[in-house]
Amino acid sequence: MTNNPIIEVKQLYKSFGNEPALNNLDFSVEKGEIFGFLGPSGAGKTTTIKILTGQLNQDSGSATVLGSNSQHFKENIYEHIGVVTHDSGLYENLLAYNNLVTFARIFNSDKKSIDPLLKRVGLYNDRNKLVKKFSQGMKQRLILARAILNRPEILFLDEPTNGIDPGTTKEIHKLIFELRDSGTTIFLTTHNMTEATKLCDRVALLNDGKIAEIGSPQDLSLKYNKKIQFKVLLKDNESLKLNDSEETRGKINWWLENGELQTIHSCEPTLEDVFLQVTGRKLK
Ligand SMILES: Nc1ncnc2c1ncn2[C@@H]1O[C@H](COP(=O)(O)OP(=O)(O)OP(=O)(O)O)[C@@H](O)[C@H]1O
Repeated sequence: MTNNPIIEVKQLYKSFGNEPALNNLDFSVEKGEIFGFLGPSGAGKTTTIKILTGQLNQDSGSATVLGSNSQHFKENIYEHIGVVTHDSGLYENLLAYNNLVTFARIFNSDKKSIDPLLKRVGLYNDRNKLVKKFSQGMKQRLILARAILNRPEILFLDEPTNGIDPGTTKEIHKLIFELRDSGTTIFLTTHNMTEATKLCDRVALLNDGKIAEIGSPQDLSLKYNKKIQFKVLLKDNESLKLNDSEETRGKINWWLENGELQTIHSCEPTLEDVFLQVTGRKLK
């Protein structure tokens, strides 16, 4: 990965009353990566997104996005970033298509891009329906379509699939990969470790407003793989979980030589396990 930060955060601190919500965060996001902020409820994920998108000011420290200080964004920054948060509203009494027309006008985007975009998020056949008749998943896809209408360089997604059915989640994941592949940098928050493992090039594990670890899901999993174990399925369908030892390796060799082995996997810790090891708490 090149050293080309598109987001740079230094000693970012924010408190509400006496409680720090963000306690001196330091991290950077490289151009073109999917970067995940992973943490339980109340960890500070939304607060971070709000500061990075100029919706909230920090108490101290700095956040630089596309070379601009987040406390002094010029209006045109929003031509380059897309934001999807819990309170991203839609015009409920407008048709889906007209919702996007309204935003295309604000962003000075070409109306011609609306239909292909509606097809891309699977809403083309519903474009002439009122948004108030949409399901939660359809609304989420329309909000996503709106956020990418102006082809942003960075897309901020706050819990993009929270409360969304598995089918829509899969479509949203596909779209996120397509956007990354076409050069968009994605900053997303989630408390879903399966989602983070699947989507993110790197994750920051956030706990009580502090970053406990940063790295690729694979590197973190290997770093915290303290107790090496193997999961073995034998030909007679016996399933075993074995700690790594000379005895285990001897058994595995014997099963291999005698055609007794059906499958064998090493058991690296999941991000959820890593989170528990690093912070002493579960993600949910
Ligand atoms: N406007 C506010 N006023 C007071 N406290 C706030 C405010 N916004 C956030 N907080 C507090 O700051 C901390 C971080 O909140 P934040 O919403 O950033 O967490 P989160 O990780 O996004 O949680 P969730 O996954 O539930 O959305 C929490 O303790 C929350 O109660």
